[in-house]
Amino acid sequence: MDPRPSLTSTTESSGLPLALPEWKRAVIKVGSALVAPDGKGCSTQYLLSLARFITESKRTGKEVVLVSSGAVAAGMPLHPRVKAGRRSLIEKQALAAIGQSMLMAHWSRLFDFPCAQILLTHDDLLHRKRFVNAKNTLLELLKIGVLPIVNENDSVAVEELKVGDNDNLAAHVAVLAEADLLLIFSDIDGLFDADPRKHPGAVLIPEVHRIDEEIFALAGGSVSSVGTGGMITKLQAAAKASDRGIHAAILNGTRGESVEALLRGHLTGTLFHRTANPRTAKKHWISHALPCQGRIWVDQGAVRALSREGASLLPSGISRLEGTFQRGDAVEIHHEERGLVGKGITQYGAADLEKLCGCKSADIRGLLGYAYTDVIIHRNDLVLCDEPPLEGIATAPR
Ligand SMILES: Nc1ncnc2c1ncn2[C@@H]1O[C@H](COP(=O)(O)OP(=O)(O)O)[C@@H](O)[C@H]1O
Ligand SMILES: N[C@@H](CCC(=O)OP(=O)(O)O)C(=O)O
Repeated sequence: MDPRPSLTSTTESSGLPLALPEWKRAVIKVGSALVAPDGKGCSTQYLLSLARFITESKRTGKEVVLVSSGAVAAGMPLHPRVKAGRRSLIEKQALAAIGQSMLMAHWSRLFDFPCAQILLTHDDLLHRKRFVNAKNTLLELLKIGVLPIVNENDSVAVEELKVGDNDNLAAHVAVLAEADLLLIFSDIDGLFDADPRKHPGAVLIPEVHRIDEEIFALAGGSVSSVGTGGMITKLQAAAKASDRGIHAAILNGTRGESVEALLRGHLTGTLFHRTANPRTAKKHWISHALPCQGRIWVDQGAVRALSREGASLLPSGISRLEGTFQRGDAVEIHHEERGLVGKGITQYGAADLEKLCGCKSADIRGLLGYAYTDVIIHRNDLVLCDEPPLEGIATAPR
């Protein structure tokens, strides 16, 4: 068990801001209360300093994905009948449809680089094929310096298809984008030992090492007319992220000075330390959590390239396959004599791959009529059997 206490209260801390962990790629979540402090429309009041933080971070070579709430609030002034707090699901969906384009236009005005809209539902995160497509799009946008702005696709997602709140959505996006930091900006200074809006004496908790029941017991819901989930969903998001090797923090986006301080590496808010190394967390997920949907047999040259040169798996090294796997599924990699070599996430489904066995990457487009990537399994999506600490991947039942 982790010997550290799960939390450090301000009384135990020095009162100085914490050091923001080193990061290269962050998901920044901005709550509705920051977009629409008056409960409706889009305001620049708090977004200007957040936009400056994003711009400066990008200027110094960091990558940012923005998850922005506020579509429902943005649509409010344009819906003739709807009042805050008394909205049916259909009305909310209509508001989101009206507000989403306004939200995008609003953010875009604050940047001099292009922004791109990505709307996701729970289904997109659940189905491997769509997960991989969303991931590839995000990574491509980051590569070309565009700011992806993500929201839930509220106008098409009914309750059972929804993630439901953008805190959890942001954590999913952080995993999807392989971010190393998740910053959740709200209208509150961080996690307190009770909801400060109801308990004025509540104390801020600057650091959390383990998100356990004791921590969850501190969180209440949202009292705002536009927020969803309150502190509970923020803790769920932080727990998801820290489990996957991503540091998370809850900060007050209404305090320009706190946002500014981030650029100097100072964090005022609550920091949730990651509980796993990101590489190990991902490899663990591939080896143990993802069900294996098929097998790929590779030749000796491919085994050498994978294990000695740290290469990705190319189609030229594949001799045959088994199973009806889809793009984004996990498959085992076998060698006729050596047996199981590893496990990874395939960029091509079995139907495509049948046509690609033994071919050169340059021929993929000609053979299929399209090409997702040049590699079949990317190095980052691959775990080898003899790779510590994950020796001995369980093989799938035949
Ligand atoms: N223990 C707690 N510490 C801090 N805030 C809390 C706590 N419990 C509940 N809250 C509430 O959570 C709110 C933030 O959540 P929410 O209204 O959903 O914001 P957002 O729109 O940024 O997601 C705070 O304004 C606060 O009232
Ligand atoms: N997708 C919704 C926001 C849902 C949500 O989680 O809101 P919030 O608690 O303010 O982050 C919208 O754009 O209005």
